[in-house]
Amino acid sequence: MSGGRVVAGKAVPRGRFPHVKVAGGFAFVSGTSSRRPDNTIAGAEVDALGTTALDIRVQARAVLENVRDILREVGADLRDLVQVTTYLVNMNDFGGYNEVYAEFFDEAGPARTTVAVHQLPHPHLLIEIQAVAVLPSRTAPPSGVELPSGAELPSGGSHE
Ligand SMILES: O=C(O)C/C=C/C(=O)C(=O)O
Repeated sequence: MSGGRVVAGKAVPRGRFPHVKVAGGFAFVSGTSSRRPDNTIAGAEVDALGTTALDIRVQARAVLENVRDILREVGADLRDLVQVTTYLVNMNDFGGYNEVYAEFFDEAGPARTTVAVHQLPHPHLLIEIQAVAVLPSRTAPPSGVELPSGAELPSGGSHE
């Protein structure tokens, strides 16, 4: 597994870049939002009058689930994350975001940085996350078993 991957079934990147890039034993996940494959945004509801309701908790949960799905495509999972950078458009959302984050991680989780930015690439987005994971090491074959040349072992570890 190497190089960049655009993951089927996830919101198509709105530029010439992959969802995830594998290099040097790491998976680098591009900035990910709560955008769905149909380009609607989880945690953004617009009513008939055009009134917009944005929900940081719904968005944060959907972003982390999207990051998880992208990692699974390269044989990793949220538990393999070592670094997370979160971009919020409003630090008043820090509490709601932090609450949802704690559903996924504790102090044994990835190093994290959270910053506020002026804008994200859609006016309804409140949060975007970019992350780095270490790819799980491949399991060694049982002693005495030789693999045919070029054969690859599956990634080790079970996945949620
Ligand atoms: O794809 C999205 O919905 C949000 C993220 C976009 C980027 O980080 C980008 O276009 O570079």
